[in-house]
Amino acid sequence: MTVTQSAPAVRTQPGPTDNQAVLIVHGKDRTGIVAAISAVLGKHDANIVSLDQYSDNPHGGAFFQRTVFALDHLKARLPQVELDLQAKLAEGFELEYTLRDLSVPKRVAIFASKDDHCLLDLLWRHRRGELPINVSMVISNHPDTANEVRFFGVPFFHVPSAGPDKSAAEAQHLQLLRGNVDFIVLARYMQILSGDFIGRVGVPIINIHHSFLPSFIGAGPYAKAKQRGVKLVGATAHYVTEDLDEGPIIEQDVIRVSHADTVADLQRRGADVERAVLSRAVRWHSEDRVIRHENHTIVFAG
Ligand SMILES: Nc1nc2c(c(=O)[nH]1)N[C@@H](CN(C=O)c1ccc(C(=O)N[C@@H](CCC(=O)O)C(=O)O)cc1)CN2
Repeated sequence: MTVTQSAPAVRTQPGPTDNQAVLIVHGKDRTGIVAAISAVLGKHDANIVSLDQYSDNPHGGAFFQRTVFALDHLKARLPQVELDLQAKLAEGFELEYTLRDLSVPKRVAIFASKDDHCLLDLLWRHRRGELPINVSMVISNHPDTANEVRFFGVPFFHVPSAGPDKSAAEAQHLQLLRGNVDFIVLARYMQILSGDFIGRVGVPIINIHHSFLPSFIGAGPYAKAKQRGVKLVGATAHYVTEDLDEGPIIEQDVIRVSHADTVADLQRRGADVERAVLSRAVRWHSEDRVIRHENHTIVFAG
């Protein structure tokens, strides 16, 4: 049972998701789950506005459901909805859930390095209202984008890479984060995170890898692609695990290239794909559309 509550957003006008909540349920499949969830919501006169459900085996396996519902006076009534949901799920179900007020955006910290196209794209889309997030800070091991980031009104922190000994730099990151974020985005951040950091930070980390994984894991994928003579290059957004570029994939895309493209051409053309793939992954994660299961994801894309 987890209830994720982000920092309250400052809002002046009712938004499209005011008085709406998202309920994610997943676990051991059996008959009666959809009915049980619907019964709890119906008891509270909550109106289901969207419902996505998937079972990975018709004969019994894993169950996944995303439900968005509208409920007047949501903030005051959500705690009782949750208590009734807990009681219902205790009746012979083996399920986990998260329940979140959609009017409270998730807080995100963005890590960046020298290549800033993904970082600036996220900040630009956020300013246009395309991403339901609250950007708490940007941390970069390069100082170059400080002015641009501050132009977007986002705190910027420069934490230089400390070479082979990453522990000091990672300790600085943890100090800056201080548990004030709901997830982290690596926007072409070019430092390998230690398993200790990943464990201690305790929130999901999304990375954009500049290749169509599992091809070309690690550094320099465009040079590797050119060397291999590929006809497609791509990008992959995935959750970060200790195993480099091996985490559960959230979103991918590709673009056609030719023999005449130089590595610089591949980097330039691939950057468009990176930006699109990362922004979709960040939006879907922010809207609780992605459920991690073993080493893959169920994505109820919207
Ligand atoms: N634990 C993880 N850390 C990171 C992941 C991950 O999946 N698990 N993804 C990378 C991003 N990345 C490719 O997308 C990547 C970044 C950095 C390197 C690398 O070899 N870095 C060197 C230093 C390079 C430099 O200083 O320019 C290193 O860290 O020793 C490979 C792949 C982000 N982190």
